[in-house]
Amino acid sequence: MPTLVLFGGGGDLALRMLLPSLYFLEHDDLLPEGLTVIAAARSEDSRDAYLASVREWVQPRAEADGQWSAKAFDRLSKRIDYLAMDATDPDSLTALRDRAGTEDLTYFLAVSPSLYAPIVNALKAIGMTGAMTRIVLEKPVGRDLKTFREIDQAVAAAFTEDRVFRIDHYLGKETVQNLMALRFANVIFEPLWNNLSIDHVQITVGETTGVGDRWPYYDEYGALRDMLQNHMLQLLCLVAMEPPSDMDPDSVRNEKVKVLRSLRPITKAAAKKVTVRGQYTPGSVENQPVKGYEQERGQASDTDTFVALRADIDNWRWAGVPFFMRTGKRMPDKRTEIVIQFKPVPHSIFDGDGRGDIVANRMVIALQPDEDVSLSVMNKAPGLDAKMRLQPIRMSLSWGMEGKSGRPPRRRIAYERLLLDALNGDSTLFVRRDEAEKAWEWVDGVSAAWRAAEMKPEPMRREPGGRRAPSI
Ligand SMILES: NC(=O)C1=CN([C@@H]2O[C@H](COP(=O)(O)OP(=O)(O)OC[C@H]3O[C@@H](n4cnc5c(N)ncnc54)[C@H](OP(=O)(O)O)[C@@H]3O)[C@@H](O)[C@H]2O)C=CC1
Ligand SMILES: O=C1O[C@H](COP(=O)(O)O)[C@@H](O)[C@H](O)[C@H]1O
Repeated sequence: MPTLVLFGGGGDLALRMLLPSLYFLEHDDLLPEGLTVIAAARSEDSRDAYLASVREWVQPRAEADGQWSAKAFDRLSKRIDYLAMDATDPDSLTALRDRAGTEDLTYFLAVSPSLYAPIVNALKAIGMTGAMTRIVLEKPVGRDLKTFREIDQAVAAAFTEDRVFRIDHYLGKETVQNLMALRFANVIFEPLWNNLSIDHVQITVGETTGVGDRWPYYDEYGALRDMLQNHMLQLLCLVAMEPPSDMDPDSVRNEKVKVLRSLRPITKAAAKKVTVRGQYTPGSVENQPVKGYEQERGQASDTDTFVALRADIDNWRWAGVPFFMRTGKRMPDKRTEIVIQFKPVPHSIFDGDGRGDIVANRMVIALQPDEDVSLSVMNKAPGLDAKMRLQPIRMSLSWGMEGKSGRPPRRRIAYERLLLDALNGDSTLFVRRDEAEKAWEWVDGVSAAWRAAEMKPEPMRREPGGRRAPSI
């Protein structure tokens, strides 16, 4: 019978994301038959105490979605066990081996990346990494290429690559997968999807929250390593990749890695021109004062909480098309979107009296706060004017996303899809070793360029009328 072992089962990621995801899958009868979940952490909790804290996290979230069912929670509870252990210590891990055996095991490492290698080594030492086991690694794997390789070496000594699932939860988001459907299941976009028709691409992930208690982790990473190395480069790959020959995991990942290989390195000479680093300062959110990053951190810090840069993909399809990427904490709006800005028409037949202004087409793939894909096109404004008047209209391409009730289906947590895929051994939506390496290599280059150009994060202040965001 399959077993999912959640190392770090009592942590923030597990309680906030993974257990609610398992609950929703249970609610919808989607969990594999006979699945057992073993949560492992150091705290000496009893199973009952652990289940009580799981319920505290799951119930409000399920109620908010109108999906709470005590029966479904009861079914999930029956699958769950809790084991207190130091997972880096082989002796402590033997209790897990006694409980779960050595086969049909999926390990999910929801712990600090510094524990990945020690836990893998301990599992290997007690014979728990055989051919019937898999491992799921949360991002970030490492802090740079060197530390990625150190962790990877330990992982590769215990698990073959087909049994390693590197999570990037953005790949589990419905709209991100829809991007592939849009590009490759329609004939109308692909002929335009290149530097002849596209002016530029913008990828934005703006968060209103600050770093808060996560600063011990964040201070080592910053926005560049926390968001851009993984989520944003994955989005860039899905926008820019060539059509894969099929949906086989390696076909898709081969195409993504080609994009990463084509990214132009950012040099010291280019750094000030094509990148911006920022850090939020004290301000207010909804009229409540909030701390700046340094006040949360308790001392001065050179960590970027905002990064914007222009990436260039040096290949035939994208030569000359800038990909503008920006992400930040404590931004005025929570907004995650990809904008495909098309070029203007080559010649306007409507000009003459200023009423025929043509706005270039734009596709907006919105991920948050709402999921939507829309295309702006020009059409004629209705009326009998002597001269034709034009107006831009926004066409939603998400009409088919409504469920049978006519309302959009519940927005699933990205981890629901990814947990199911990992349990079923489907790695299409996970990051392969060479992808992660190439992403780290490029991001290490950005970081080295910043150091060489002595670029520190600019303080970012919210001023009347909005944030003074540094621009490229
Ligand atoms: N939180 C988030 O939103 C996100 C987190 N991540 C990544 O997920 C991972 C986990 O993050 P997060 O949940 O925030 O971390 P937390 O610090 O909240 O939780 C860590 C968990 O690991 C357990 N743990 C620590 N040491 C050991 C050990 N030696 N043996 C067994 N268990 C141990 C802790 O148990 P105990 O408390 O009992 O010591 C705790 O349950 C990290 O890699 C992080 O980067 C990625 C994306 C988002
Ligand atoms: O991985 C991470 O992602 C979250 C943002 O995720 P989203 O799904 O809410 O967009 C980010 O807040 C966090 O810093 C980062 O580690």
